This record gives sequence, structure tokens and C-alpha cells, in this order.
Amino acid sequence: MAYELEKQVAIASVIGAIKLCTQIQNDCLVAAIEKPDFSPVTIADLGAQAIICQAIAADFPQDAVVGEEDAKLLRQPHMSEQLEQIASYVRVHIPETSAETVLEWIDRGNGQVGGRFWTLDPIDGTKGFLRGDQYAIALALIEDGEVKLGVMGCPALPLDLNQPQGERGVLFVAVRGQGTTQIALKSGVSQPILGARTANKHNFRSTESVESRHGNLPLQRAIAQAVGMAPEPLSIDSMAKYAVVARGEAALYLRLPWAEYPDYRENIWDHAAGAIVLEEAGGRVSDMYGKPLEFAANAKMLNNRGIIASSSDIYDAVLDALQEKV
Ligand SMILES: Nc1ncnc2c1ncn2[C@@H]1O[C@H](COP(=O)(O)O)[C@@H](OP(=O)(O)O)[C@H]1O
Ligand SMILES: [Mg+2]
Ligand SMILES: [Mg+2]
Ligand SMILES: [Mg+2]
Repeated sequence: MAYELEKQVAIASVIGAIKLCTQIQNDCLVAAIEKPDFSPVTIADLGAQAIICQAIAADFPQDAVVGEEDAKLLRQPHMSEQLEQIASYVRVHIPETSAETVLEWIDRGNGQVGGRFWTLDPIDGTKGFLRGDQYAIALALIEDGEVKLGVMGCPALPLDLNQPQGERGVLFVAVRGQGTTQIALKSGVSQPILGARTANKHNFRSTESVESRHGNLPLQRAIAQAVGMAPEPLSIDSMAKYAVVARGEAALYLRLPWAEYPDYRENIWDHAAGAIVLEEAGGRVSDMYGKPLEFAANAKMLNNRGIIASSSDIYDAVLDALQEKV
């Protein structure tokens, strides 16, 4: 099968990163470090990027990685304690790793888009991770301008949203043309997902970010209502929203920009893995004007605005409703 080795390497490294994040959470060491753009990052984001970049470097040394994080912050003298903490967690997975090697692995994520490359969000939904809510570890392979493989780990996501007390921790794996599979992290049970061809009428609702700054909530809700959905959306952090639509637990994920932030552009690592997980589960993804998402031009999707991700049967109605309101 195409992309078999890439898939196995991606799965193993995302599982390694999930273990690191869970260990840091269990040790109560989750704390926000402020990045120069004032957004939060944690030692888990940085450690997860180190583990995944190391794995890609080992098996695919020619491949660039376009990752969210870099080691600039960690190289500052006042960050030496955090750097040592990260190195000690990375050593659990890769023995004898030095702090300097951790910095080098993190900086392997400074690659450029173009040709064949990976994009990595070591923790998507850092704010959710800090709150103890949903987060995702998302890795995608892009080739010839198209996402070919996506692996998304959702350590806090229930296997079934209708059973919130049930087992949690899911991996979503999608390969172009081969479908999407959900793998339960604890039991290893895997099953194909095709919940986004047609909307499930029992879950005819939308999902959106928890963070009100990340999306125009009133407009998103107006569109959901215009296509007949209940007014109360499912608020979930991270790319787990794509997975929830892929499983048919919601029919629509809208991410519409606020008029106050006309210059905000989405990052490729915030969407690549989620988009292929949803498309291979039968769904549709585009920007708010119906344009395909551009993953290979720049790390920021400069020519796209907003996101529509939905089950296929309602996509046209959503796009029409949106064009009437913008
Ligand atoms: N003003 C804004 N509008 C849209 N997205 C934003 C934003 N500010 C930050 N983000 C992105 O929102 C992502 C989280 O998504 P969600 O809101 O769906 O949980 C963040 O990813 P990170 O957490 O990886 O930094 C960040 O890239
Ligand atoms: Mg971030
Ligand atoms: Mg992100
Ligand atoms: Mg992130």
C-alpha cells in the first residue's frame, strides 16, 4: 500500500508524543510559557515536536518538517530549567538524549513548504491542554500540493461522545484514497470511519472552537441555524473538531474570521491532518468562499479565509448560506 512506511513512522511517533504529553500532565507540570506573539506554549508542545521530528529525521532524512514550534525561546539562558525538564521526558522515549540534541530536533521543524514535506502541530489546542480539555497532536505529509497522509492523536477524546464516561484516547489515521481509521489508544481496536458522507440526523449540530477569539461565534451560529441546526454548538478545542465531524457526531465545523482581525490567516499545521481525516471519512473541506485550502504555498494559508468542514450532503447549503451573509 502507498505511504505504508510513512504511516507507521507517523503513528509510532505520534504515540510517543502522546505518552510524553500525558506524563507531563500526570506530573502536574503543565504551565504556560509565553511566546513572542503572546500565545502559550508548554514543555509538552516542545517535547512532542522533538520526538516527532527525530522520528522523521531517522527514517526520512530528506523530508522537511514545517512545525509550529522552534527552539529559539528554549535557547535563552533563563529557560535552562525547562530545557532540562524536556530532555528528561524525551529520554524516557529516546535514551541518552542531551539537551543540545533536543534543541536540534525541535529546530528540524523549521523547514520550508514545497515538494514533499511534513507539517506538524505538536499540540493543537494548547489552551485546551492547559485547561485539561481537548487537544490534538497532528502530523501530515504533503506532496505535490496535496495532503497524502494525516495522523491525529486525541488523547482526551472519548471513543464515543455519547459515552463521555467511557474510554478516552483515540488516534485517527487517514491516507489519500485509503480511508480514515480510528484506533483506540488503550485497546488498540481499530475501525474505519465514514460518518461524514451524510449528516446523522440525531447529531445535526455544529462544532466550533472553545476560544471566542478564534472564530466569529455569532456568524457561525447564524449559518448553522440557517441550515436547520440547533443553536447550541458543540464547543471543542483543537482539530478534534474535524474528527467529530468525521465520526458523524456533528455535521459542521465552521471557523469564520472576525471582522476585527482582517489579517489573520490560518496555519497549515492547524488544518492539514484534520482535513484529510474528514475528507477520507466522506466529508468536505474548503475555505469560507469554497476555495480549496492551499497547503503547499506557504506555512500560512495566505489565499484562504476561514474554514468550512462538513458532511458532504450539507456542504453546498452551508456555502450558499454563508455567501448570503458575507
Ligand atoms: N485569532 C485567531 N483566529 C483563529 N485561530 C487562532 C487565532 N489565534 C490562535 N489561533 C489558532 O487556534 C488554534 C487552536 O484551535 P482551536 O481554537 O480550534 O482550539 C491554535 O493552535 P495551537 O493551540 O496549536 O497554538 C492557533 O494556531
Ligand atoms: Mg500555538
Ligand atoms: Mg494549532
Ligand atoms: Mg500547537
